[in-house]
Amino acid sequence: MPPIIEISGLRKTYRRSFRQPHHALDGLDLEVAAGQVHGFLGPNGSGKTTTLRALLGLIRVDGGTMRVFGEEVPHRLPQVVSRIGAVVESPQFFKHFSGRLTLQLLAESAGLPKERVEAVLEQVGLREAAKASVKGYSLGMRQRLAVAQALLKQPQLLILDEPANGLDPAGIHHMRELLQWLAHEQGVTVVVSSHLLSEVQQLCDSMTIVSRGRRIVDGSVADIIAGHSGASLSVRVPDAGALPEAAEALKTAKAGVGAVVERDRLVVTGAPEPAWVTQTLAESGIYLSELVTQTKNLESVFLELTGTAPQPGQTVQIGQSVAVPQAAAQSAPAGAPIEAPVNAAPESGPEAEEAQR
Ligand SMILES: Nc1ncnc2c1ncn2[C@@H]1O[C@H](COP(=O)(O)OP(=O)(O)OP(=O)(O)O)[C@@H](O)[C@H]1O
Repeated sequence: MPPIIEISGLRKTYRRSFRQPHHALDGLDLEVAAGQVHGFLGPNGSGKTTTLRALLGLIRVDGGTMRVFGEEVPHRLPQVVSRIGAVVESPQFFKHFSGRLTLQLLAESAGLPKERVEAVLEQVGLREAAKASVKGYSLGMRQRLAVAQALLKQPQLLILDEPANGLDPAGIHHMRELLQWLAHEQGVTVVVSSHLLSEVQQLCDSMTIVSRGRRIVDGSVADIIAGHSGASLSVRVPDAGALPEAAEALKTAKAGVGAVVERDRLVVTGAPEPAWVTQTLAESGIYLSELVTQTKNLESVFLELTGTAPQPGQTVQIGQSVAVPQAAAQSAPAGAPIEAPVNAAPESGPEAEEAQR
């Protein structure tokens, strides 16, 4: 089955008065397979919203191709728009209307049956609050209402920019269950951009990580994390004074093994397996008191891949990445571009205006 979303080489440059043009999308590629929850991740200013807005025909791009359901967009958007539900802008509502009335009016104008309103109110958990006017809604309730609007027409593709925005932990849990149910039970393809990495790890089947307007890596969430785990080992010995000797023993025993003393422990990378460490140290007369495999989570993989991990004495600016470690570049899937801009200048600003062409 062809991908539901196919984006190739997407470019968008914002031209700003008295400033350098800003390449928000610099040849971005994105593919989303059917019936999955796909996470779209990247540091602030990396081009996620710009991509989603371009896909929905809200802004024009300077180059590249986009297809949704096999149709080229924005040119063929009218042919597919009825199959797409999206929340990418801050949702605006008539604040004196109730949640139910808001949805009823929308359903009526789209020729949808009244029952859909009650169904989506139930799905997003707003049934109890449906009578209240929107002006009394919290940020999380407005977010639920926006998702309800997007679900009204029973879309086959649901695109949500930061769906967890404003939701409390119970709301996040509920939204996760809803999105997974839509994808896995109803066959809806769900794309979510998010900053909540632990949430993406729990919610998504696959993901694309972008940085500075380009794709860095994509694939299943499990594969991406596993592919970058590079299992480091934390080793402790009864006498911390023996750690330098232990580090030396490991490094000389095998090329490519790294061993760094960190206070009262040794961090070992590149070892073939934990048993090799135990055996090599024992052969040098050093016996372990602790050996722990340190697995990575999505957050550490994200920080590594986007080059946004905190560096001592340095603050990473919006839109700025630092050098991506060589190890990260090597472990990315073939074909995935790794960009490693060193000391790149900050390149974004909230005051920037879009060039209308
Ligand atoms: N209308 C605009 N005019 C000029 N520059 C813009 C405009 N919209 C976005 N940009 C710039 O384009 C870059 C990408 O912005 P975008 O909103 O797509 O990033 P994002 O990945 O969604 O960020 P965030 O995670 O903070 O929402 C940023 O540097 C931003 O400042």
